[in-house]
Amino acid sequence: MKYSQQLNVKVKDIWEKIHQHPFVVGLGSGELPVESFIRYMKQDYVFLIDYSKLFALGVVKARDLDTMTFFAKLLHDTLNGEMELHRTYAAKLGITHQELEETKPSPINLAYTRYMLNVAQNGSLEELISSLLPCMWSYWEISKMLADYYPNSSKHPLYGEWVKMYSSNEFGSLAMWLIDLLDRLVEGKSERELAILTDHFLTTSRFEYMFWDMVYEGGDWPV
Ligand SMILES: Cc1ncc(C[n+]2csc(CCO)c2C)c(N)n1
Repeated sequence: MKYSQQLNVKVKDIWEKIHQHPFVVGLGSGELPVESFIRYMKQDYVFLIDYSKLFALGVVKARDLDTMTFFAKLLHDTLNGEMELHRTYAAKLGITHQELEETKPSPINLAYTRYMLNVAQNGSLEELISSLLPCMWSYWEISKMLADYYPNSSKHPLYGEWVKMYSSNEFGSLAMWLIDLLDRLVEGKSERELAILTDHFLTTSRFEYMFWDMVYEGGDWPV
């Protein structure tokens, strides 16, 4: 079994919980309260500012031009594609660019991005990929689940654009490229080395769940 398939088996329960989370279900059914969506947009925008830097570190750690080019494309697409979706939503929801950029990350948001940035700065290229992959792969799985269970979700007047963006083939192929790269990079690695990568993958999958929960419930600093 490929390493990525082993990861997929190990993470099943966590991702299943994400698919059942009321925020994700609400995006599909269209019944998500708009206050939760506004909180998500703001928190996710500052999340993406830090997440983009992981791609920049991917360029630094890459060992060949193809991988460098791929990470550079991801960096460009996130800053100009995915974050543009957030800027467009912000305009629709009456949030200024300044308010969006100056959002204070919640404790979960900060813990999640700091975990990945620490791995990216101090670990290997394989560690960087295994820690950032759940973010991309889990969104792709969510979009497939929404297409299956909520076929009208892409037509919703507010949440439809979100569903359309993440279910695009472009996003799917970016996730697949990374999965494939990780499978190539782990060839010949020892069980001990693989266990470290698996641990990063499971940790950031848990952070993905906690991020959904935080934007649904609030999850701000207690004091
Ligand atoms: C908390 C959180 N997790 C995952 C994503 C999704 N995502 C982030 S970067 C990227 C790929 C290239 O832009 C994708 C699919 C998000 N937006 N916010």
